[in-house]
Amino acid sequence: MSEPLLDVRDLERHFDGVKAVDGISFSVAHGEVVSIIGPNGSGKTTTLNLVTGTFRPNSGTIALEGERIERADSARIAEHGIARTFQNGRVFATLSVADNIEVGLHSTLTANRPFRRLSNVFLLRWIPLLAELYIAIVGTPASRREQAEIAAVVESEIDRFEARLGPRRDDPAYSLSYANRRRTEIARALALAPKLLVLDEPTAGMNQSETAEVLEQLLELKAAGQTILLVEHKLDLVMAVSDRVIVMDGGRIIAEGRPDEVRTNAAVVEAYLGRRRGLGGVDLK
Ligand SMILES: Nc1ncnc2c1ncn2[C@@H]1O[C@H](COP(=O)(O)OP(=O)(O)OP(=O)(O)O)[C@@H](O)[C@H]1O
Repeated sequence: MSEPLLDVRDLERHFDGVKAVDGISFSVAHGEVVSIIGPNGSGKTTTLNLVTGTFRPNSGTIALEGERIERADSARIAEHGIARTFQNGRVFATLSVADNIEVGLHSTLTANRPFRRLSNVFLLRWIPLLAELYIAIVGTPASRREQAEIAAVVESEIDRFEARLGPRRDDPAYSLSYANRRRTEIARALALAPKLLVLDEPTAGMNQSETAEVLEQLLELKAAGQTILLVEHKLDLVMAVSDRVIVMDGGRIIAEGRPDEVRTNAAVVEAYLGRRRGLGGVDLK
């Protein structure tokens, strides 16, 4: 069997005695769409935060294409090829749509940010700062080329959401509808051409037609071979887009399988319906 893109083993994270993630293991294959579902507080977002380096695990391992990343910070993990969106949507309110998308790409700059590794060395931080200032004012052929490439990526991401983001490309994010802010955030993540796209409730706060639009976009990404790890409460969407569904409860994985297998799993029905919590009345059947 070929190596999975993402491999998580025995992952644990506690918060003041609360076992948010309690020894979970799972993997995501190249090109697979895997969703994590579960009642509120079951550890889904914490799992995403561990995979993307927002939190460090207490124990366990996370490997991306065989390389261990559980101790890496989020910037380094993004460089490794994992891009994410956040549960409550995070955009820079005063930046335009285009600039919000571009911001994510700055981590990939090389010609515009020479010596950037020195930024981490306290006494030598001034070297990359001066170099970047010089390039910003004077420019070099390589930096101009890189800037043009970045502009092209930004435009292609705006094109992806053409009808929605096209007319708003220069508007500040604070003036956007909630759904457009979420789209901007997804575009920013996709601009990085990530190996793994991590989406935390991309349709939260969206109405039915906006949710259907997101589903269409996810299906398009899936058809294009994008690997996705998704946390989502809307089960219709989860069932329609996922190759595999992981069900968490109390920090543990209680079921895992194809959507049709999970739907009828007794432990899952109990977690969602038996205790009458979690999914706002969404019926599993
Ligand atoms: N930073 C934190 N500090 C303290 N406790 C936390 C923190 N993050 C998560 N927890 C706790 O860990 C548990 C799991 O939370 P998590 O947000 O991962 O659940 P979830 O399944 O994503 O829930 P929801 O569906 O409501 O988003 C909860 O009890 C939560 O209160």
